[in-house]
Amino acid sequence: MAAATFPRRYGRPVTTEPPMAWTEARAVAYAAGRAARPEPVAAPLAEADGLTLASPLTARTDMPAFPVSTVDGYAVRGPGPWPVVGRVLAGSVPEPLRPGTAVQIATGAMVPAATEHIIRVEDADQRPGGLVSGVAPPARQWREPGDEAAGGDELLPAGVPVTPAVIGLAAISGHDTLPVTPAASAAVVVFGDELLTAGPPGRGRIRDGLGPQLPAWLRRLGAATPAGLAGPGPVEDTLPAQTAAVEAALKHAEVVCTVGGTMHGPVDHLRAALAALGGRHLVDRVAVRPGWSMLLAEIPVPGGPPRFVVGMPGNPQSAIVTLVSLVAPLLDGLAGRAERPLPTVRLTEPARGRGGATHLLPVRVEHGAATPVRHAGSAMLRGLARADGFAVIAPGTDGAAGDVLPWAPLPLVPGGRP
Ligand SMILES: Nc1nc2c(c(=O)[nH]1)N[C@H]1C(S)=C(S)[C@@H](COP(=O)(O)OP(=O)(O)OC[C@H]3O[C@@H](n4cnc5c(N)ncnc54)[C@H](O)[C@@H]3O)O[C@H]1N2
Ligand code: MOO
Repeated sequence: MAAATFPRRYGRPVTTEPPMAWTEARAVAYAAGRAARPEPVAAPLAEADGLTLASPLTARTDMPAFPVSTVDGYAVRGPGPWPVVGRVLAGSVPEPLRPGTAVQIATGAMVPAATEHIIRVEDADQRPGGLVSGVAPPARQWREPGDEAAGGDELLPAGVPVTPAVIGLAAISGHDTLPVTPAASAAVVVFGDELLTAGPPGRGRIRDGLGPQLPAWLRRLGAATPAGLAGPGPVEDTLPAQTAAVEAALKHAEVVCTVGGTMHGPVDHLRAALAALGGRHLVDRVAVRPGWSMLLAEIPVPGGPPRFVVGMPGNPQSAIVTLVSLVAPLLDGLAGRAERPLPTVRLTEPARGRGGATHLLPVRVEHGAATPVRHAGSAMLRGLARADGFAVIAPGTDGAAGDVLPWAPLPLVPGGRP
């Protein structure tokens, strides 16, 4: 579609409604992702880290599946002292214990049927070739089947992120694969003729600060960013070029994050590009500062769930506000993760609100205390590079020292739970 079809109106919002409230925009993004969630797959345990359980994890057997000694010692039956008639090592199936006898037993070995006590080796007295005597502690020295779970018990609900410990639990409860929602793949498309990809800025040109950072944030939020999806670098500021770039990215990625062009400057073509691709706006401007011109559109896919374009404003900090406002809940929904209430922090110093808009204030958080960072203008990244996330100052309010506020954490730990 030619650029001339949209003279001077390229970036106009598609709605005359006021911008959506920030909390509502987050909820809309989550619900949209949830509705488009892909079918679960069975992932080998080694490949499940970071994905989300698509159905509850249940125990395949009692846990433990058989009585297991928790100590090295002697299993005994009847009154002592006892002749030691054998040895049970981990991994074997012992005969039932005969009355008046003992067997040596190792930690992790299956306890013989009819065992009454296990005497720890350090509490036992065994003469070479002779009888063993000793006193067992009052508490049972072995784990009974079902101590941890009965066969069929739910160990974890659906929607839980798979961590290394979850992988271990799946293994010890008898699973070879985990039912997971596959990671959404995400791509970044950066617009802007002013953007350089190497060297120092100057002479009207600036460095692209988002192309290099967004894929890493997206991976920390659980998306896959396959090599090759990043594109060739900034896309030139024409409608045909931007439409083609978004269309190409949508072929491979369920979520395409565009950067720039969300406003109505002379070369802001994003909304026209989305119109050309049949996009439907779910969020078109949000009452949040910075970042209010952000948007979320779904692009229909015949015979399948829709794909998504998240329009991030070009100012770098506004783009990251969009990441925590729209992309994080969208990816949570697509992964089938539970909708997460925001944690809270205590503000250490006053901070101005932004009138009728929610203010996302970049803060450094230490021991639950949030201190606003300096150099936090929406075109800056210096403050954000030291921030842990954004304190949320509600519309119509200012933040006072001591206020307990929700905050939107940045997913700082590589591969960690955001
Ligand atoms: N008349 C008005 N103009 C602007 C307003 C407004 O309310 N009225 N709002 C300003 C705000 S706030 C933002 S945010 C931007 C959003 O504009 P766009 O999303 O259309 O973004 P661009 O115009 O393309 O770029 C804005 C700014 O960011 C720089 N930029 C863009 N991409 C990158 C990148 N990848 N890395 C680093 N910096 C980037 C770009 O050079 C511009 O300086 O609109 C304002 N204008
Ligand atoms: O809204 Mo702009 O996105 O404040 O920097």
